[in-house]
Amino acid sequence: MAVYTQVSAEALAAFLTRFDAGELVSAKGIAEGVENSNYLVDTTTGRFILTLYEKRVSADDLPFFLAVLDHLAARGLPVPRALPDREGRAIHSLEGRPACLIEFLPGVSVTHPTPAQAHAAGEAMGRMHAVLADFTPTRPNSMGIDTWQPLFERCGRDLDAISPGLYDDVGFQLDAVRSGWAGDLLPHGVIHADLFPDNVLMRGDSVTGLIDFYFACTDVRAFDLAIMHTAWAFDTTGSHFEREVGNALIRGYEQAFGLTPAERAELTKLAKGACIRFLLSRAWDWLNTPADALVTRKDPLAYWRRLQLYDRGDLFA
Ligand SMILES: Nc1ncnc2c1ncn2[C@@H]1O[C@H](COP(=O)(O)OP(=O)(O)OP(=O)(O)O)[C@@H](O)[C@H]1O
Ligand SMILES: N[C@@H](CCO)C(=O)O
Repeated sequence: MAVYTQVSAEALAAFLTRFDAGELVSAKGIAEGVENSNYLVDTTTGRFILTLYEKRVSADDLPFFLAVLDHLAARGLPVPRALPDREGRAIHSLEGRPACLIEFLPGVSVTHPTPAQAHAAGEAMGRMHAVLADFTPTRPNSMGIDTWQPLFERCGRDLDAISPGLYDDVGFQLDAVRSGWAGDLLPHGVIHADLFPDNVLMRGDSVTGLIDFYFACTDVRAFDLAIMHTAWAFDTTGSHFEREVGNALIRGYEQAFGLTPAERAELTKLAKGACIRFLLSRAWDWLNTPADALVTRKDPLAYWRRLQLYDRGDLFA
């Protein structure tokens, strides 16, 4: 359960008095997620998400993330905005953490996406990229390719405690991905960078919400789609590839935004990079999450298995 920071009922009730958002009725910690602390908050006037930003989100980056959300929401994308308080401030401090009160969006995130759901989600990413084309602020990718080697070294030989031989195996793949990276030659833009099924809310086959923009950054646009492919087109253990789901996702994206031949040609390498990125962040968390943290760690090896599948065959055919 991702609640790193406990918020007392008294502190939350006092926090809500800054907003025109009614009075506190109930609040409970949200089980999903690994990055931030999230609470579902019901008030006398509605339902909200309270997010307290933890380890990987810097308070300095919050204005960028909130600007991305405002830009998308103003153009009709189903993303949650942060509520301004009566003085117009959306970024606050609560229990010593940066905090925002966020609009609640309906829908549920799917665990086993169907091709139709993947198509709709790919389409939503395509619309998002189209709408972000004229968004001018930029932010470097704090989990981008230049960070993978240092993170790999910080994990070091402890990787072998996760699985014997993992350090050498990942090191080999990391060298190959870095030397073959054609990122500079591909179109860049603002990307979500973490659009996993748990960050897409759906009702049936329709997308009702895109959430969790706290890795949004400027990077290779097709890398966003490759990340999505790694997250949507496999079972959760990463052992089984769902080709129809993967193809539907790409088709949805192409219909909404399009892929250049150069982007298409690089998708496998981009996906292998995405596997390294999530393998390493999960491995770091696996090795460093305090025993008393209320969070379910995610399995790094599920991304090692995906990487091997991308290595062995063309999963974009
Ligand atoms: N605006 C929202 N409307 C409805 N539900 C939301 C909203 N924001 C978050 N949630 C719920 O809270 C859960 C956790 O949120 P979120 O994915 O942002 O957390 P996180 O810790 O940043 O997760 P991740 O591990 O994906 O980085 C979501 O899966 C969703 O169920
Ligand atoms: N979506 C990521 C968590 C955020 O970095 C994962 O599943 O590893």
